[in-house]
Amino acid sequence: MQQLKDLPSWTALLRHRRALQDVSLRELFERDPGRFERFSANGPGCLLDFSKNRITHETLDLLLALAAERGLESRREALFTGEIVNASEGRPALHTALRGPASPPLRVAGEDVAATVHATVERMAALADAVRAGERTGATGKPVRDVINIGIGGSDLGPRLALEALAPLADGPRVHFVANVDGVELERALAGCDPETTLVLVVSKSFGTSETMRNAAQAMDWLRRGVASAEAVAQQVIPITANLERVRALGLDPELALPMWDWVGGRYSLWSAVGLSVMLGVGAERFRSLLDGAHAMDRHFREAPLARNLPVILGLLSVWNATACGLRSQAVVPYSERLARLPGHLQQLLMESNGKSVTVTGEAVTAETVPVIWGQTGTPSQHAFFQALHQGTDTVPVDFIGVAAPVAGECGDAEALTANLLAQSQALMRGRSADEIRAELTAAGAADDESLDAAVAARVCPGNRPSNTLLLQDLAPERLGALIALYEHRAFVEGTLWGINSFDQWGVELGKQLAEGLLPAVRGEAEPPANADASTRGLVAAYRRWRE
Ligand SMILES: O=P(O)(O)OC[C@H]1O[C@H](O)[C@H](O)[C@@H](O)[C@@H]1O
Repeated sequence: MQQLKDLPSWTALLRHRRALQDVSLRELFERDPGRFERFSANGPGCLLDFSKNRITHETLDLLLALAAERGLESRREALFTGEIVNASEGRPALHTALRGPASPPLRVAGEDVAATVHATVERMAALADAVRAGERTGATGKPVRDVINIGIGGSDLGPRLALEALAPLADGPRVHFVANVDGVELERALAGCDPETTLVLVVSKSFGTSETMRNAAQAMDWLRRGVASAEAVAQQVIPITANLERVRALGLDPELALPMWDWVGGRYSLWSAVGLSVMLGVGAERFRSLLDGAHAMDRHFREAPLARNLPVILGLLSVWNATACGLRSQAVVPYSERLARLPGHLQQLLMESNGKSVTVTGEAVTAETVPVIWGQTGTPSQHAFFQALHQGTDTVPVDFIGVAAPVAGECGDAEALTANLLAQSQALMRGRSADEIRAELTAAGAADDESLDAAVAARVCPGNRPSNTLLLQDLAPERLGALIALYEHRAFVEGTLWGINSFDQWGVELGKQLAEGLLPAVRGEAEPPANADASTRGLVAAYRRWRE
């Protein structure tokens, strides 16, 4: 695989970046009154303003040339048509099929994936409808009032985000999420639930993730104590997995299991049976709307011209900022408390997908790949880390996410929220110069002496700091689906440019293996493994002393 940095358009892009170095965003806006029209584009139910990036039309042309050199359009077709885009695991990545139409068929290795997917959604809907109507009861005949979703990573973050975002529409049983193995979430969930009226979803593609299996065992014990028989327990536990053998081994009923498939990665799996908790919470119809929204974004990604294509633009700008301009961290700031889980979901989506150091063919990658993704909701983050965004020594590109129509039932001040969003992106772009501050301070009566210089210096905001603003029409399920799918495809675009495999996650395995090896020593049942280093041994010993 040719390295990104060896492509002819990369050299041209770097030359262009140097030429642009001394031009500020403020100047770019002053020069071009049509900048917003030029650098904004519409997607399904959303508008992306990317004009506050340090780019000109030439930047965009060069980035598009780079995408062409990387064969982005044919890679995109390969993604949608089920080719093996996950080379290290020899699999396609068909999350788009999870929200695609039932026909025409989509054949992968002899199987009609579209038909399989639709049959599963039907099964999910039948179960969700019956639970929500009180027809599918617990083992003792009482209707289900609570659902506990036990899963971690992709088996947790997407559904958790979706249900928080759609909470005003939730009219089914209460849904609790349990991911961590420290027991806090599980205890909190169990404290409010009655074993006779609780359905437990054990969500794990592998059905081997230790945190999930431990939490599931605890929850099953709790059910057993409450409803007495093992058969009853099995009736109240729905496994969602690609590994039915392990379901059987745990004494659970494979007939009740809903499938996952090896052609869907965990972080892309919200749209599969992994989303059952969402469907139970808001109903099958709204879950289908979520799928429809994601599908609308899929079509936009597949069909819109690249220069007006939201995932393409976001992906190219990310490569521009992170790799060409060396900005190694990016913030995501949604202006809606309902999207509080979005930064966490995007951390997994983008950092697990593109946190890679080798190309798809195994050479060390010479381009810097995924930057650190982090964030929190506005406005609270304005009173926390925004100081560093405005005046810190690092430039951090920000994705601002706004929602035009507040979700029904909310009583907040939507306009105040939006004014804050717009103000922050404007402040990052424009900054405040020494001359402007000096004029303000002297007009307010400050003496023009040495202390004024220090007062001015402390107040200068350099500006010229890039951001995107994504404005969603509202937070209806369709919009949420489109938003999440937008970032999924952005990950794909970035990964394609960097020349890496966005669909594996081998790096996660090492820690898992070491944890299993260390567990007996941490429990005080054995010495640390022979290959444990001095630091690890010292920490195990200190931990044991305090546990005794
Ligand atoms: O669904 P599971 O098999 O339990 O996996 C849960 C999560 O853990 C893994 O370690 C991966 O890093 C994630 O991509 C995955 O979503």
